[in-house]
Amino acid sequence: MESRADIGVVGLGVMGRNLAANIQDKGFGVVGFDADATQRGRAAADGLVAAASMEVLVVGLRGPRAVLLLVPAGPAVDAAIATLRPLLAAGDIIVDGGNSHYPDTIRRGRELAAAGLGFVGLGVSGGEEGARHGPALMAGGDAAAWGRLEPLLTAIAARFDGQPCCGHVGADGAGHFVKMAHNGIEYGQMQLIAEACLLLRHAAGLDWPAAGTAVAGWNAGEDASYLLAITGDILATRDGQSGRPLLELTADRTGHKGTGVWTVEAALGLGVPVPTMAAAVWARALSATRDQGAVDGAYAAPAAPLAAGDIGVALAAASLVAYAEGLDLIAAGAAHHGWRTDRAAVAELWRAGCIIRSATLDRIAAALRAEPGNQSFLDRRWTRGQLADALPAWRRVLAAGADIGVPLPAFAAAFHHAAGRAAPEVGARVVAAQRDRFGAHGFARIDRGGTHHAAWDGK
Ligand SMILES: NC(=O)C1=CN([C@@H]2O[C@H](COP(=O)(O)OP(=O)(O)OC[C@H]3O[C@@H](n4cnc5c(N)ncnc54)[C@H](OP(=O)(O)O)[C@@H]3O)[C@@H](O)[C@H]2O)C=CC1
Ligand SMILES: O=C(CO)[C@H](O)[C@H](O)COP(=O)(O)O
Repeated sequence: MESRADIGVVGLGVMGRNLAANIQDKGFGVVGFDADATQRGRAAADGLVAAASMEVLVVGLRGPRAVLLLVPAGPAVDAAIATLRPLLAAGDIIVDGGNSHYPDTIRRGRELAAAGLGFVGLGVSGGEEGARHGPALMAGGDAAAWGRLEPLLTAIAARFDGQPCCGHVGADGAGHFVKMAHNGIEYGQMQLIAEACLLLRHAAGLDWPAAGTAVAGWNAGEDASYLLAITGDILATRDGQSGRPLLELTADRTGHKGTGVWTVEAALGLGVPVPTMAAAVWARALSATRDQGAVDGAYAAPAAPLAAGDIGVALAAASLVAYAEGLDLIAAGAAHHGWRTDRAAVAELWRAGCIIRSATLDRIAAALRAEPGNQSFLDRRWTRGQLADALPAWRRVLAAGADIGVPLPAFAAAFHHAAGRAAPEVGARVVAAQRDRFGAHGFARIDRGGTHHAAWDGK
């Protein structure tokens, strides 16, 4: 290998192959490697230089060397690092661009720093198309390593109004934490759109293509998003053989690779409410475990069709709650780990390239800049105003779902999260008293300070 490349890409599957091609298009030299010879052959056929081994890849890099990993999260990342480590020297950098769990990233960063190697945990979003033409990139870790990679990463990232959707969001595991929260929002919004589709068909009485037209109509509005755009297309897609809507022939169950579960686990650990995301994780689990053979009849017919417009209003509001949950989780994660993560900057870098990109994010970023502070994004004036306007339609949607029996776990969870923050009472005083009664756990009073205990014996 004569000329030295600027970066090595290890893992030439869906993401690695496309990111490598993107990097090459922007004028940087790339050399790739994949454990699978078929993937190497495919990459070579696409015009990429594919090394026959990790050793050959490393020899082909100019120093100080940078290697980007796009291998499955978990043991494959440790295995790739173990192979690379003896081949690299102090000052070289490893970047993990997969969906790694952030505690693993923190551990790997410490281990590699002890060996004098830089390490960046890079959240990458945008799927195959984003990787090829411009993903959103959330970098965490070593600031010096980030500084060296910034020109390349900025060049390949998506752009919103000319601004690159790429940034350093904090030390060690911050990049993968932010990507994890992104995926939690993604889960919430995907489930909300799925519930909206159920309502369009069963409460508003539309067939699949008409539901697609309604979703495409929402996507022409002020809350246009990538997920709405692809769902409009999905609803309009027909099976090539039968001509029937392909969704009608699609099994009603789905799986996951784990990032949604990690998000909810992290939120539980930090005490941050993320009920919309959690409802989406449970909905996937329910879909995968229920006995579809035991399904009983159809939904009840609505007394009167629900207006599609109500569903769209409720969907926009519930999607905003999902964004708020993710942003609150990022704030809590940053405070806990000591990361300097700017939520407005994160919202800005999600405006293009990533799966949760939407027109709403530009308004969210502006609201975060206009009203700085540490409070929940749901408690801000701007957010409360947006949600208050949607409440009447949202209530009608929930009532219609209950009337005909359509399950709406994410719509309901988002509603109760938003309503709970603004409600005059949430019932917690009764729970506090019960805890104090059976466990002497104490309770706070509103008329004096300190922690109190009472017999609560009815006298
Ligand atoms: N697909 C997507 O939309 C997105 C994926 N991601 C994340 O990006 C990462 C990569 O995903 P994706 O490209 O879809 O995965 P793929 O399975 O398509 O590709 C991964 C490739 O890495 C190879 N590989 C595994 N271990 C090694 C190793 N030690 N050395 C060299 N090659 C190795 C695999 O080979 P083999 O099959 O032989 O093991 C495989 O060809 C994952 O963490 C994923 O979660 C992030 C955003 C979006
Ligand atoms: O990170 C992604 C998008 O942002 C990936 O597509 C992710 O793998 C999707 O998650 P899951 O398989 O759990 O639905």
